[in-house]
Amino acid sequence: MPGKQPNLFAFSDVNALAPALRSHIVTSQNAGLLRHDVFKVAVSGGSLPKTLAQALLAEPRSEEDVIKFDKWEIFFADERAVPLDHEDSNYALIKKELLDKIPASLGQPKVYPINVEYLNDTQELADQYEKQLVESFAKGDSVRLPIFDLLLLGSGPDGHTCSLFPGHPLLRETDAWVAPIEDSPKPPPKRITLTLPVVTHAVRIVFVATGAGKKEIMKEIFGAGNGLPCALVNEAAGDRVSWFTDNAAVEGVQFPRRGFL
Ligand SMILES: O=C(O)[C@H](O)[C@@H](O)[C@H](O)[C@H](O)COP(=O)(O)O
Repeated sequence: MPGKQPNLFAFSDVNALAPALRSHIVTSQNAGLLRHDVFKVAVSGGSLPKTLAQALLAEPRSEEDVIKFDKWEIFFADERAVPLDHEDSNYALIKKELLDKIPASLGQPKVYPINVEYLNDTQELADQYEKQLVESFAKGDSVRLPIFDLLLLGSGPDGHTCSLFPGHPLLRETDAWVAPIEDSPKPPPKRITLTLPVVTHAVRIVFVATGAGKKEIMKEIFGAGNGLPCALVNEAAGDRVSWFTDNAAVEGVQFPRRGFL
């Protein structure tokens, strides 16, 4: 369906990608601030936090380009069931790569880590995280799904995103906002993740995928799709999805709608 296809922006390398990613995030931030005076984002782990830091910690080019971190609320698109200072923790990763490097003058985001009291019970860990989302997004009203202003995601070489893995029954979850997974094929096995309906309900969704290691799966995601989690997001969210890649990751990929920045 033309016009409903995801956008794909390909760059020579991460250095060229970062400023464009920043512009996209700033546009989303400014729209979020206009809408509700806050910017609600969810982030993944992997290589994303490092790229985000490169994009967001650069000097603003204009007043509209300022990152208003004090208005940001950062949630985790997925998180591993480990302590917050563990080497596998996505919180620890974003803290080290980005949060600790934000100059005091820019203010600090409000960050929503998992509650480590529940590490031994992943269902409870997910339920408690969902409770935090309900408090933040629903504010006493009944809402079917939270609407993030922006999701910042990666794609695994198997086509997974968040902790939604190919062929996993979790892809069929329709009720929960946050779900546990105990058998993640990528270690560590115990995690929590936003569910597919929450991901596809966001105002905007960004994937950052770089390196030749993503080439084959990108062909599949933008080709047959094959029910891969990233393809399901593309299909459900259409042009609300934007892919930021380097050329190596999209070599040979046939994409319907290529954006130019
Ligand atoms: O917890 C995780 O496993 C990550 O959040 C995961 O979803 C990541 O985003 C992808 O695996 C892409 O990773 P890279 O960016 O490192 O390729």
